[in-house]
Amino acid sequence: EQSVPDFAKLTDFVCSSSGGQVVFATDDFFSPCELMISGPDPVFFPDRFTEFGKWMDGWETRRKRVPGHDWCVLRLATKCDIKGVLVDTAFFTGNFAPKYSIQGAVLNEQEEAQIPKRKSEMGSAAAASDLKQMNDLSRDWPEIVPRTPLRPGYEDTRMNYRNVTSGGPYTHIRVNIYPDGGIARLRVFGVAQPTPPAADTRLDLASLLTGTVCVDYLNAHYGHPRNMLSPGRGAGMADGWETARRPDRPEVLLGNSDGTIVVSGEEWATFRLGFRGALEEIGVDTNHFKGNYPDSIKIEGMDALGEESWTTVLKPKKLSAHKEHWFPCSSGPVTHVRVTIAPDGGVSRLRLMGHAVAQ
Ligand SMILES: NC(=O)NC(NC(N)=O)C(=O)[O-]
Repeated sequence: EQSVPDFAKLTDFVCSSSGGQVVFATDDFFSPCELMISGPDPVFFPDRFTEFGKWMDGWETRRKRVPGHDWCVLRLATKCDIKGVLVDTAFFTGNFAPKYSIQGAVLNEQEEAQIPKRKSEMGSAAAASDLKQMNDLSRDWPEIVPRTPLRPGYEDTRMNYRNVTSGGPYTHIRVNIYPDGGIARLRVFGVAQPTPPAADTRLDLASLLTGTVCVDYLNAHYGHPRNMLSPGRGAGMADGWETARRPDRPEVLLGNSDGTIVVSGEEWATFRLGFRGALEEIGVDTNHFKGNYPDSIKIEGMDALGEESWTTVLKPKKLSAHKEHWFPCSSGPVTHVRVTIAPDGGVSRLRLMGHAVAQ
């Protein structure tokens, strides 16, 4: 089995939970291309069939009986440098795509507008013209992964990692499979290259789209803290930061006179912001965390260009189950943020609304 490379810790910009999208696919016969960029790890149900064939958790085209090969065009969540990819063929054992390659592109608004807005329906005249249009547009995009063999989706061979050295920045990719077959998941790991915002623009400084990344954490047993940086609301409990229950928690919880608990223990995660900024309002969403929301949260900030010490941005605030909370705050410029929850639990999304501050 291949060991997990360092680039796999970077943000996955093709994932639909990051905002990645399928623009076009030559064929979706057995299973839609959208599943290839879905967040959760792939699963297999031996007895599940559809009217088209075996239900598979990934993108799977039909066995080709016409000339050519299958390919798709994907829009990345934001313009980014691509550092590496993972092609996971999980459970595609007799039907995995034998080889793949990837091309990259930067499309401006005009070029983006030329992209057919729906996926092709094989056989129709409109689909044939979409296919030709897409092929003309994307055929000569620079290759970032050359034609590369894939291994079948058994436990010890499914994870096909590949380093990318000339990876952009790009806004779109074209994934070619030779000649046909299935891929369970594609992950495109990279570093955001967002356009710097104007000084008066209010933006979410915690968003992965503005280049924010999780740099460290104490516990991520059920969900990684980076999930809190995704756009929109969380799809479910798996799409958030969730720690394990603290094993050292007291056997009997002690209560305050107002009925709240005496908290002991905490968990933390630190983030490097894509833009240095001043924070004005903090959003903490415990969406889906009902029996496992944290008792409270506090947030500290640090300016790597200034004092380089943690200062309080948000004093400890009580949280509730399955709820979007908004807290006003006022901070000086910060480049890093530390989120501490007590004693443990899950947070779906973090929003740090504010303004970028020039270096
Ligand atoms: N058993 C299969 O998976 N067969 C076929 N694929 C699906 N999804 O049915 C195939 O051979 O390409």
